[in-house]
Amino acid sequence: MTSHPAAVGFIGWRGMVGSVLMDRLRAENDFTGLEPVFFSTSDAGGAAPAVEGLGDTGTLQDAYDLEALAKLPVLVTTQGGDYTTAVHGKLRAGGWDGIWIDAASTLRMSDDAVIVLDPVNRDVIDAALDRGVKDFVGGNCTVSCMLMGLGGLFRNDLVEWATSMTYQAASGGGARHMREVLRQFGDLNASVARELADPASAILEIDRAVLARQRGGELDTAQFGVPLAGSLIPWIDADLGDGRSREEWKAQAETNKILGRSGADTVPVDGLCVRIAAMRSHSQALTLKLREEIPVAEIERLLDADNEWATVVPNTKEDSVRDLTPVAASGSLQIPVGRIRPLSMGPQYVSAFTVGDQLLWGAAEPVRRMLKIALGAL
Ligand SMILES: NC(=O)C1=CN([C@@H]2O[C@H](COP(=O)(O)OP(=O)(O)OC[C@H]3O[C@@H](n4cnc5c(N)ncnc54)[C@H](OP(=O)(O)O)[C@@H]3O)[C@@H](O)[C@H]2O)C=CC1
Ligand SMILES: N[C@@H](CC(=O)OP(=O)(O)O)C(=O)O
Repeated sequence: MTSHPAAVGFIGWRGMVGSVLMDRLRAENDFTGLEPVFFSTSDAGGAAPAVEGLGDTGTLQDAYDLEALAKLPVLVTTQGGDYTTAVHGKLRAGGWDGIWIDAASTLRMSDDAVIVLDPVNRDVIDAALDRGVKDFVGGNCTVSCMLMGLGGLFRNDLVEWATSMTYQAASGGGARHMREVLRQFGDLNASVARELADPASAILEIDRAVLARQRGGELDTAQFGVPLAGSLIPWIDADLGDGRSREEWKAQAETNKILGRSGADTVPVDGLCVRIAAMRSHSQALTLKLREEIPVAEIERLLDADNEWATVVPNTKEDSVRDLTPVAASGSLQIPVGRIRPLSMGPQYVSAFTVGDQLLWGAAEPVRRMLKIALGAL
């Protein structure tokens, strides 16, 4: 493996996360100097995507063809956990020692893998590359967005513990989940369209009709299992059987792995993860116990200064409702963080609220940046 490989295999490039990754690679001119090889699990032999400036990108290769994959020094996959499970182990067992960069959770907690979020843990990534680590995995979307916003406190070892109560967007489930929630809104709206058009109609009648529709079993709930439009779902990912959801378990496990902390150095991070009917930005309300009392102005300075994307929103009603919402954050790499104030529990307790586009910093961007790091270009 050379330090500047040019040939890179892309698997999962046409999915939702993969499409965001492709957009970012194009926007940052990252294909320049690369020889991308595109794979597909469903359309081998089909046309590879066009990349401006690269000419013919050839045909799609079979994403399960281990020989074709093993010819490449770097593979980037946003295909999903099942694909990683099916292919990664066989490739390694066959002697492939290239760099594997992945968005799926499958390998995240493996001792042989590093969770990548370079504005937060570039030191961990560089040390791993130096000791020959080859598997680099993007973190859970909620964890990555939280650490991008609050890196100034976590990286300066100022957090004794944190609770994070999340408000996670439909996109975390995937493209079909986003469509489903919009169909549900449309269906509910249509079910009371006549009454809504009449300003004199009784709102409680409308409410009753909407609830009847939500409970009636006719809404499309194939993806989420229950109505999300006009409701919420207080459980995300698998039931671990101890009262926690897997999404909640990731908060502490991944945060500490990203920060390179373990054992007695572990920072407790826990809370409840909740799905709401936002489109693609995850939000979370945090309670932090700091190791010492820190004035709010200093907290804000630390957060703003930590990385170029964390953006402190002043704790006023006007600023919060305008700048600290999924609508404000979606499509942007900025991570607004606000509602920072001391809590009545004591001088070391503060609140914060942060929002992030979970398809950007939550999925595609750490993977894109890891590719550049692996190529020696960042
Ligand atoms: N969604 C999220 O918020 C996050 C997802 N991830 C990880 O990324 C993985 C991929 O997620 P996501 O991008 O949402 O998954 P998608 O379902 O959008 O895409 C995954 C694959 O499905 C295949 N596919 C089948 N039909 C279509 C279609 N109509 N349009 C596009 N692709 C299609 C494609 O493979 P092919 O071209 O080979 O047919 C594609 O690469 C997840 O499994 C997860 O591991 C990580 C962080 C966040
Ligand atoms: N579980 C996240 C999305 C996701 O893909 O997470 P992970 O990469 O940790 O599996 C959500 O539903 O919002």
